[in-house]
Amino acid sequence: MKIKICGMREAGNLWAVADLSPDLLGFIFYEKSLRYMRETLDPEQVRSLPPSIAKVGVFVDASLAEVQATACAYTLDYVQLHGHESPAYCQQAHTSGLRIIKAFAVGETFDFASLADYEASCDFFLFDTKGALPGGNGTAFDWQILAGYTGTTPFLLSGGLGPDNLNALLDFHHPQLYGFDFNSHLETAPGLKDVAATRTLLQRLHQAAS
Ligand SMILES: O=C(O)c1ccccc1N[C@@H]1O[C@H](COP(=O)(O)O)[C@@H](O)[C@H]1O
Repeated sequence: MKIKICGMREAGNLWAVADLSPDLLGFIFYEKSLRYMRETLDPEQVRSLPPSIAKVGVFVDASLAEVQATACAYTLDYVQLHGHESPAYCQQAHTSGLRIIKAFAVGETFDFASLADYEASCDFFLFDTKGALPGGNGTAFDWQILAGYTGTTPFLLSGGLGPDNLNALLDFHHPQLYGFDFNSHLETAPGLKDVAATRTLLQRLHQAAS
């Protein structure tokens, strides 16, 4: 099971979390987010992460030109598109060489058939909780809804994941589950991860997988 820690914002905190060897680290390039990091981390700091950790840039309805320029400057391995990006937008991004994680806000009435048009262009889907904000709402959704997902694109489970629901998380299974995405529930403040809690969580996930 892959583990993504998202919303890194401060250099010291970034190195401390990177030392724990998560599979993916996420950076929020959405200006309205409290985790927006362009002013606190420069491209060189992000570029110098070990190659074993995939760097993910999170965007919300940004222009393709902005996503491309940012992916290049920060050498992002994936772009996480967390807004209302269309299948055509994802196709264009894919054709330009970007690797895509397309996020979807899941509520009770989510239409899984709408994902078919994204399958060809996206490397992964990410299922997040539908909420007031585009992401980082800190609330979990009913994961049983995902029984309705019968597509072939692997997905990251997201939305309010953390130490409090870790046991339930370890009991969740789906043939396309690729990994878990942790964000606000590992923080001492927006954009600042609790390193001890993150270490414990990673240890428990690794133990469960062994
Ligand atoms: O974290 C943010 O501020 C954010 C802003 C805009 C888009 C996405 C954002 N974060 C993503 O939201 C999910 C769920 O986070 P949480 O666990 O509910 O706090 C996660 O995938 C983050 O990448």
